[in-house]
Formats: sequence, structure tokens, C-alpha cells
Amino acid sequence: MNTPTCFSLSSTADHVAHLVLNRPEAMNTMHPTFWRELDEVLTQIHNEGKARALVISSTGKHFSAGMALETFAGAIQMDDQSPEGRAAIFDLLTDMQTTFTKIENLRIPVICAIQGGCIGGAVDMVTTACIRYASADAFFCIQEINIGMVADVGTLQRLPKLIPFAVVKEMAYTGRRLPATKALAYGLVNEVFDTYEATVAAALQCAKDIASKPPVAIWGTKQAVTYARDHSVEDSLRQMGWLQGAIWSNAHVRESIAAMKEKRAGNFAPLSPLVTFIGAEDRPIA
Ligand SMILES: C/C=C/C(=O)SCCNC(=O)CCNC(=O)[C@H](O)C(C)(C)COP(=O)(O)OP(=O)(O)OC[C@H]1O[C@@H](n2cnc3c(N)ncnc32)[C@H](O)[C@@H]1OP(=O)(O)O
Repeated sequence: MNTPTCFSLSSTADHVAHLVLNRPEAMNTMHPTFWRELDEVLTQIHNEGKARALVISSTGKHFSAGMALETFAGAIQMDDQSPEGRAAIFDLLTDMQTTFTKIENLRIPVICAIQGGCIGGAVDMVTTACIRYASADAFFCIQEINIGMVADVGTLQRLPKLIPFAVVKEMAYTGRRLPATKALAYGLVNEVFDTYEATVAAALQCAKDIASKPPVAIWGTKQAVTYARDHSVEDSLRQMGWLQGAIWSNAHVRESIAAMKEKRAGNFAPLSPLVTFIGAEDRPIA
């Protein structure tokens, strides 16, 4: 993968990956390069299996102003009267949805640290995370209605699972901004901090705490909670039985209890790199 231009990616000794949106001069807007690089970087984190938690933060006054408005110039020239044009809209949209869904599908928890405006596509993005921290100046806006379209990359599907329906509808119909204090009251964000620095520090500390636990148990927990969000309690309990049966580790439980008693950090192996068939064609069949 080439060095990304819209992001920086680093990792700490504590196995925390930190992805930073780093185009503050453009308010971290989303354009074709943003989408391509984000997809690549998420695939890399997923496949490598080294990171145990991911923090996504941003730079500048705003977390992100959403889709770069100039990118719509191309889209609105598309022939929306033809089935081919409509199919192209469907495919483009599906690609963008797939990229953000990769955040939700990562094997590790994702924590977003949000400052200033979190607008349009940025709301799509942060609602795929497990945990959100915000600075006091943060606000959330389903801006799409103000530019004549329906929000279409996940906000209308995920936000109602996080905050009351009526609040989502108010935001989506009016394009009004939801300030950090209200986002906290509704449970969209876990905590609000006075400054951007404190917000990022809290996100990194939370990620560090997560990264100290057995990665497979964290993976299973993320799987179970996400499944429970989308299924009945009965189905989720059954899935939990299968999941626990599949991932149970005497070694992890023994080491966790020993570490707790000895007041030390547990020692756990990282997740494996993702199993891949790439290169298999190079090997002769025995
Ligand atoms: C699938 C996803 C869909 C979507 O994401 S739809 C949503 C698309 N995004 C927007 O419509 C953003 C609308 N913009 C705003 O709400 C505000 O702006 C901000 C809160 C982001 C920033 O407010 P402030 O700090 O007061 O700055 P400022 O003077 O409004 O903006 C500075 C310059 O930035 C341009 N700008 C703002 N957002 C975008 C954008 N998304 N793409 C391209 N340019 C943008 C403005 O027009 C202006 O420009 P100039 O200085 O030339 O007047």
C-alpha cells in the first residue's frame, strides 16, 4: 500500500493502532482518494491482525465536513433518467457503504475521538465505531437533507440503534446540529471532554485498556454485541453459545485470573493475520 495522503497510521507499543484524518485545511472532507485510502488502510489493519484496538481521530477545527461538495459535481451529471445511470448510483453507493462497514467488521474495537463538526458522511463513519468520545465543541449533523438528498451511507440505519428514533428523525428532516452535550445525554457519545487533546488521550487510554485483554475474547465480545444489536435476544443467546463454544480458551482464562491475582498485565498472543488463499496457486498440488 502507498503512503496515504488523507490519513496517518501509527501504532503504539501497547498494540493500539491510531488512524488520523490529516487534511485539516480541507476540513477532512471525503473525496475519491479518501475512500480508496480508507478502504486500503482498514484492509491492512484487518489482515495484519497486529492491532488490538483502533482509535480514529482527526485534525483541525472539524472532525470532518463530510463528502467534499465538489465530488457531487460529477455525480449530478450522471444520467439519473436511465437505468444504467441508476445502476451506477447503486454501485457507487454500495462501494462507499462497504468501506464504512469495514470499520464495524474489524476484529478489534474502534474508538472515535470527535472534535468540531461531524457532518454528513462523518456521521455515517462514526456510527460504525464501538465507542465515541467528543470534545465540548463537537456537533453532529445529518447535513444530507440540506443538500437535497437522503443520507445513504449508514446514518439512517445505524443511528436509530444508538439514539431515540424521534431525535434521528428531527436531525434527518431538519439538518439541525446535535451538540456534544445532547449527544452525551442521548448516548451517542460515551463522554465529553473540555479539549480535543483530552478527548484523544481518553480514546487512546480506552484503547490501551482494551488492548491489554485477550484479543480473542475481545473479538468474540464485539461479535456478540454487534449480533445482539441486529437479532432477537433468543437468537443472540443461541449464537452466544456457539460462539463461546468455538473460542473458549482455558489458557486465556487461566492467564487472565493469574494476572488479576498477581496484579500484573496478562500476556496474550495477538490475533493471527487473516488467513488468505493468495499465493496458493504458486504451490504445486501434492
Ligand atoms: C455520503 C456523504 C454525504 C455527505 O457528507 S453530505 C454533507 C456534505 N457536507 C456539507 O454540506 C458541509 C457543509 N458545511 C458546513 O456545514 C460548514 O461549512 C462546516 C461546519 C463544515 C464548517 O463551518 P465553518 O467552520 O464555519 O467554516 P465555513 O466558513 O462554513 O467553511 C469554510 C469553507 O469550506 C467550505 N466547505 C465546507 N464544507 C465543505 C465540503 N463538505 N466540501 C467542500 N467545501 C466545503 C465552505 O464552503 C467554505 O468555503 P469558502 O471559504 O470558499 O466560503
